[in-house]
Amino acid sequence: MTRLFNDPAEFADEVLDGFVAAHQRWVRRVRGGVVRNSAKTPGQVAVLVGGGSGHYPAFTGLVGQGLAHGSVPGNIFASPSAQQACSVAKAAESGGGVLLLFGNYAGDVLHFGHAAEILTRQGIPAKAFAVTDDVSSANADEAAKRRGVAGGLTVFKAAAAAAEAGLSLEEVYRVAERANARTRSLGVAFSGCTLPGADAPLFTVPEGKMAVGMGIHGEPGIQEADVPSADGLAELFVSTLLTDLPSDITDVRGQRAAVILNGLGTVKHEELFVVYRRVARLLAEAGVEVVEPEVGEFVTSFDLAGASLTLSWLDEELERYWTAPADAPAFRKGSLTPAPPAPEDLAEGSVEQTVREASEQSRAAAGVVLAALEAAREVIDGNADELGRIDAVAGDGDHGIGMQRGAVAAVDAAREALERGAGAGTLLALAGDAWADKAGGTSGALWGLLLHGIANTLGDNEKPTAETVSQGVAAGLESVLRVGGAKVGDKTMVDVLVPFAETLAAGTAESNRLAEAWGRAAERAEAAARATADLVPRIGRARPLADKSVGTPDAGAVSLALIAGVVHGVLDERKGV
Ligand SMILES: Nc1ncnc2c1ncn2[C@@H]1O[C@H](COP(=O)(O)OP(=O)(O)O)[C@@H](O)[C@H]1O
Ligand SMILES: O=C(COP(=O)(O)O)[C@@H](O)CO
Repeated sequence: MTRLFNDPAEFADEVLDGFVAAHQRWVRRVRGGVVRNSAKTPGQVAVLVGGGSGHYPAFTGLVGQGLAHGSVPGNIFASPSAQQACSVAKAAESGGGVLLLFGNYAGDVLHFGHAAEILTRQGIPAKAFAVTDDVSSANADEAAKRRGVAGGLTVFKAAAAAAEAGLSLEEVYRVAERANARTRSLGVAFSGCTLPGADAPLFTVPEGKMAVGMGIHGEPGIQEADVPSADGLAELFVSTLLTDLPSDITDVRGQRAAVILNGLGTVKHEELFVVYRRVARLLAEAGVEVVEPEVGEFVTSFDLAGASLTLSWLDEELERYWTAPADAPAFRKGSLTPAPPAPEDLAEGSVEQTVREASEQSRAAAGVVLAALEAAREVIDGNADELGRIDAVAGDGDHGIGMQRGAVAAVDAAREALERGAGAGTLLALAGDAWADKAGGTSGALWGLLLHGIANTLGDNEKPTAETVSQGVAAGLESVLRVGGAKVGDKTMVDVLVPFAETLAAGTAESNRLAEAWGRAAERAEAAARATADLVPRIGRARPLADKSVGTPDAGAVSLALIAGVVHGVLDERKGV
């Protein structure tokens, strides 16, 4: 149970406020996250780490000399946005480019990947890399599909030390890749975690049982077993990790490894030490030389009772980086000369949004678009709890909160744009940016793309017609398919967006009456959303919980259909505009 909170929706921001207040020697707050509070080294690659909040000390606790240059935290269990990552990157970078490091989760991959593209386009070379150390989340022959858990620390540490040593962006990326290729983790859970404000755990583990391989958001494990003794757990951890080796290691005897025994929430240090006692003996018996092991909390999940073991196989270069000094709030090693404090002002990403000149007709249409966004916000508000409940069946339960944050931000941005004389295209583009920025997560990125697709097609000159709106939806759909990679039948919002776009296109081809065509498309969307209940998820976080999810519709599909429905109401009312 997470007992101490104020407004659950503000929890992640308030965590950051308190964290920064307590750690000013190391970090300072910038828009979107935190950066080191020490002077920069010109030309050094800036290594940024990030992901959802709720996993302290990942990720903000790892910012400091010898470790990350900055961190980009999202909402609880939801990736941060590309805008956040760009802003933190601009504050942290010092001319050597930026490497963005995060765990392999859909929202993180979308947002950090997009951020790297934006930064590079803006003249700051940037690369994104997803850590994939969790052996239980996919087989070795599909290692790229594995999730990132506590092994992220050894990857972040190696890359950051390489940056500190003055290596180029390409070389730091290579080091991150190599560290990741040689890092493996296995986790277990004895009980689930309860998010701030929730009255029930996000997931449960039967009493007396242990979920082997369960992920840090309750992603299912590979099997359920009786809770073992401390020695029994050590034996399970070590035997599993010694049989899942990097391709260039055939015999572990004589190999050197960094070892992390991680507590996921409520397992205490004392219990961890008892487990580690046996881990150390087993590794010694196997002939593995352990290098500077860590036992403690490095990636957590609120009150999740569980632990994980990470082995990161070292070569000469990786060992040098693993043992290099570091000084971050939650990770200190060796001693280093403190860098002078940072100057008062740090460049951050500009928040200035340009409003292009627009025709009168487009400005009038912008008013309708704002009304549609307001209706979307209202319907999401009214259904946020239910969307969260649906998402928790097979996902991480944050869909309602994410959509709420996105829709509120979109309406605020749209209102401001309208006051500044924006046309329909610009208003929708700014709303899309705000949505993606404040919602984060997978759906935040996809809704940003969808609104941008429509915005680009509408532009700021012509009066939107049934045909251009339909073409805009098709363009948005195309972006969602290209970037998200989902297909019809995968049990995502795509299962609604495709029939919606098809019906809209057919209706607008028949006549130029947008409200009528939209109405038919919205009805089809509603039916398609309901039909996702029968589907087995084939992509994203819900995939591993396939069976559990059958009988419940997809949360992203339902929210899209709800919005399509209320937008029809607005279009019907404002037919003449
Ligand atoms: N690759 C994808 N393409 C399209 N939609 C997706 C994809 N992955 C997930 N989704 C949609 O996103 C919804 C979850 O959104 P959100 O709660 O923001 O995700 P998360 O917390 O997993 O980042 C899902 O219900 C699904 O409709
Ligand atoms: O939860 C995380 C992000 O989840 P997404 O599904 O990518 O939004 C991850 O950053 C770890 O918390």
